Amino acid sequence: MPAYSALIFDLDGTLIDSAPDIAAALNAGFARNGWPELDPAYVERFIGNGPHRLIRDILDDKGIAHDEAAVARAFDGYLRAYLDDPAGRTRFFDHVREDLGALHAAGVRLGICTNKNHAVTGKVLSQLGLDGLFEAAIGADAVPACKPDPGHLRAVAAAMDLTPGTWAYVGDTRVDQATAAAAGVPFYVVPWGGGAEVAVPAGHRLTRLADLLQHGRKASAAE
Ligand SMILES: O=C(O)COP(=O)(O)O
Ligand SMILES: [Mg+2]
Repeated sequence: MPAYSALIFDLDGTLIDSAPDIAAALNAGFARNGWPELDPAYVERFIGNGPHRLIRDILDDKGIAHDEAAVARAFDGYLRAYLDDPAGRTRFFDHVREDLGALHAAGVRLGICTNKNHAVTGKVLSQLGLDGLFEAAIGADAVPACKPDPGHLRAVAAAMDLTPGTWAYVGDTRVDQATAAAAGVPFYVVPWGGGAEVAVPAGHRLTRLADLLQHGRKASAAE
């Protein structure tokens, strides 16, 4: 029997390497204002707080002067480009696809809590052939307050009708960790993406997602 009966996952940086598509969409939005083209490796460092923060954080980091109309124009260009080509350059991290299948086959119920735009999330999952694997997938703009607000994670758990104590959250950033802590839920970090920079208790750093078949109530009871 798997240790958790359900798992909720972060999406970008946890299940998929989407930085090239996020950067391409962002560049389409930035081009509308004549702002400079960005490298995916640079953009990757700012992913995890949703697209609105992504745009503002990069403008601040680069010291690009802007007004609200220009930010709105960039966001609109980003969203249109991303909805047009949601996953052309996106890849699963190693073993993720097979391990999600193994968790599902073992009867673990799966959900997604992501700061990605909600409509983009649906299109990405569908293009990657993940329709039907996740019972719920809720993006940042589909809740009153997104991660790190614990209400975002609780909304996914509520949509899946999960019982407290039977599930955990898996992510790649401190935002994910803070969200789980605020919700009072065990947190596991992936070893790829930004995961290496997140400090977690012993046993909570995964080597691959299939580890979660063994992790669980014993590890969380020891916290
Ligand atoms: O910030 C984003 O756009 C998405 O981030 P997440 O899937 O890691 O929550
Ligand atoms: Mg992430």
